[in-house]
Amino acid sequence: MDTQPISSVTTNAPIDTGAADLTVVQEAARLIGQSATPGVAITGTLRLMSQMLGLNRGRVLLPSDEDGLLAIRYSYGLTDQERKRGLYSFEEGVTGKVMKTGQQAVVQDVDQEPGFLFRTVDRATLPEGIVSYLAVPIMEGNLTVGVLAAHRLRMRPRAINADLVILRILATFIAQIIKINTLIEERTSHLREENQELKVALEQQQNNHGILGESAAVKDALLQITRVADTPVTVLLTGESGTGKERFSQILHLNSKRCDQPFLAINCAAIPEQLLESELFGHEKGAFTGATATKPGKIELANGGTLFLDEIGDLNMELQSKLLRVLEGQVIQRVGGTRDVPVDVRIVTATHKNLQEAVNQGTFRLDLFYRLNVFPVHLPPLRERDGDVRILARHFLLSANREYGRYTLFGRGVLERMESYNWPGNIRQLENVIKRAVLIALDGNISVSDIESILRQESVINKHLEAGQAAVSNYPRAAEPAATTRITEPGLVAPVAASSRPYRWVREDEEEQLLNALQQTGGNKTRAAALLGMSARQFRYRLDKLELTNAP
Ligand SMILES: Nc1ncnc2c1ncn2[C@@H]1O[C@H](COP(=O)(O)OP(=O)(O)OP(=O)(O)O)[C@@H](O)[C@H]1O
Repeated sequence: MDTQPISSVTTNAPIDTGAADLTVVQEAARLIGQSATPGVAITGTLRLMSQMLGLNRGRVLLPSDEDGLLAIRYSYGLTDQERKRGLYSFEEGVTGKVMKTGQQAVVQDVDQEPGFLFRTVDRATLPEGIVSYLAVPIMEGNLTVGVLAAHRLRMRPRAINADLVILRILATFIAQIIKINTLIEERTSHLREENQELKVALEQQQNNHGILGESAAVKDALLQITRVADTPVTVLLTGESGTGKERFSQILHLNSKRCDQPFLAINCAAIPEQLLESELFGHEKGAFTGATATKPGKIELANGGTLFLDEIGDLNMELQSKLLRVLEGQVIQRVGGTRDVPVDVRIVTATHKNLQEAVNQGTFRLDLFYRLNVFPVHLPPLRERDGDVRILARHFLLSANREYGRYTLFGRGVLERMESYNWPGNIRQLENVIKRAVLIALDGNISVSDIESILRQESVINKHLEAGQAAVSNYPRAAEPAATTRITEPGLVAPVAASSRPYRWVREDEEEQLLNALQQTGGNKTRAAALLGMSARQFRYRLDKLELTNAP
């Protein structure tokens, strides 16, 4: 047996690269271009080899997924029995050696080759004359992924070298089909898996009032919320930023008798103290410069419904006593007014701070603390919700794809990487990371390195943020625009823009970040905002403050 490069194979006959070869190549190319399945294209090619070139009983052997043995996957002119018998370990027989070495094999006379096994086709089945066996590797780059082999009668006018040339060309075609098919199979199984997970998530979302998560911690919080939803009890939601406190307060509202009335949310930390009072309690005409008309506050606007007060720990002492009065007497007085206005509003509060500690430090009223802390519900951080990262990630990928008109998938290892991250910004951070990954992903595939690079940027931003917060007194407490309050029609809960928080003060050193984001998104402000985890409004507000409104 020869296992040598084609150039060193010796034959007597002159090389024949005639019309038949050309026809075979053209037809094989056409089959590959048109066939939807590799089976049709490859079997068609093997048939052409037999009918046009006399390369009979052609077969393509690939390692099987189950046992790794080289098995006949496609063939022409073999019986079912013969196909089944054609199993080789790497290195076994002529075919196994081609797989092992990546070198072609030319057996001039199968009867004279001691290593020829006759495993697939009995000698008795082969023609009586001298039969040769040719086998070439199917290569993907430097890797041998299979073997293409066939018998031929030795005494034919056509040169063995010519057959080898054509076999190698066809092996290249077959390698391409197999590669494309493997990619399609991978994608299809990925999609099937994703589809299944999304179905489960959808069912779960419907059962869980739109809250995604399978973890015991989330289910427990949900159970507590739904239990007290229809009672007048005061609920305090605690948990790190981005754990879903506002979302849970919406569920509380929707499961209460007040669900047909408005739900309003306000973030006490995002509004300057001097504005917060009138924001909450409203003002009378002429109460202060600019108060040209009487305006009801959020408490009045939420009448009959629910008011969600986020970051309640940031309320100053004066507003704390005013709030206590609302809770105890269900009356308010507008700024500049003297008249008590009766209100019927359920107040749900949330904090990421330890209120008990604030009480100990004398910054939070003990009586208000007791009034609010009647039914505390703790929302665990994402890193403590076993299995939820995967469910949430798939969900956010789907919505980001919809939002940006993309069709992006998670590549291998991405979900595992995200599961191992500790998500200091919790669900909001996860959502933002996925949005950014969808925007930067090449070939519709989010890779682990895409995620790594975003997480690296995140850690820089987190450090900046921490520095920014530590130095907060150095910056004017510029308020976010009134976007922080969401008013909805009675009975409806407005979708909370994922990026509507965290509330950050505008800092001069943000300029570069904003401009970078604009550059990355070709000037699209909505996408640039998403890249930085802000709402479009927050982004425009910052551009405005930093006088970058006309930035490209
Ligand atoms: N279990 C969940 N399933 C799906 N989406 C969720 C879930 N929990 C939170 N989210 C989404 O995550 C984002 C952050 O949630 P939310 O604003 O309720 O957090 P938060 O705890 O109030 O944050 P902060 O303390 O910073 O105000 C929102 O877009 C919300 O819709």
